[in-house]
Amino acid sequence: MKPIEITCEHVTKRYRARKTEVVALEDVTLHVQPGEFVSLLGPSGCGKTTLLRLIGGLEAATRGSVQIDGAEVSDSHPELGIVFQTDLLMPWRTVLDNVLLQVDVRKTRSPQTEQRARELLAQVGLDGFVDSYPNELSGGMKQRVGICRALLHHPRLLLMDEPFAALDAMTRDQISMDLSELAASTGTTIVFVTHSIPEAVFLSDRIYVMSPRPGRIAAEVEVSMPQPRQLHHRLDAAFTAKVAEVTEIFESLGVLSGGQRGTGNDESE
Ligand SMILES: Nc1ncnc2c1ncn2[C@@H]1O[C@H](COP(=O)(O)OP(=O)(O)OP(=O)(O)O)[C@@H](O)[C@H]1O
Repeated sequence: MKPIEITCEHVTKRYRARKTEVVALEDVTLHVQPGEFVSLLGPSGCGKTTLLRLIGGLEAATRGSVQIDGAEVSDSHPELGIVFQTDLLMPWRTVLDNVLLQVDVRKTRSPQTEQRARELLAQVGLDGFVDSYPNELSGGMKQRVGICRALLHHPRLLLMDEPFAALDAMTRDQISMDLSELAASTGTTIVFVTHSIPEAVFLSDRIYVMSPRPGRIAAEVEVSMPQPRQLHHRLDAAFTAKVAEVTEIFESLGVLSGGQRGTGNDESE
């Protein structure tokens, strides 16, 4: 199945909250190629989640155009997978049954869908946990289950909103590698929201750097290291140079200053 292509042209989003108006996004133009892994990177409140929601058809732009495969987005796309910051697993369902949640809702469970769920779980190292319940899993394992659930239907587009924010650094490293492998093997278009410079550089083919509110695209940075990425890539000069390049962009925007230069390995960035 062909991955999805995304085009946003001159997108502005305003919210009206208690008589005041918040301009969350202003004149955002971007393009995501089919099968690309693109990160939206920026400080808190710059409109990353808003942009993701517009692309997913969960909200409408105030002005401008959001297109998927050349057609204006008007509703939530059926071939869309979404992964949020916190896993939304059902505690009373096993790992396998959580991955198969949508299938059960649609009453379309079959040996094929079960097989697909088991294969995805095996790909992220959870083959020994298919019959476990969420309370028996670590945070990272739960997040992996959420990713498998989002990928079950071979989505042509995967939207991820800071999916690893609640995880410890080591789990985050491992799950980032898992995601990089899954992305390379499925070829799905992925739009990934993060405020971590090293995470964006590690995972992405391209990064859209966003400025503080109102959110605008401040820069577009290509990351041409081969996919899938392995942890040792973080020791490469190319990785460190890219982290420095993006850090400098944030410094020039006044987002980072004095002594906060990215090392490429600091999760607090
Ligand atoms: N439903 C809403 N009503 C009013 N204002 C909103 C709404 N949703 C978002 N905003 C405002 O729009 C701006 C952008 O919010 P958004 O959540 O997109 O930022 P973000 O970059 O994802 O932030 P974070 O990294 O903290 O999650 C913020 O100022 C926020 O307060």
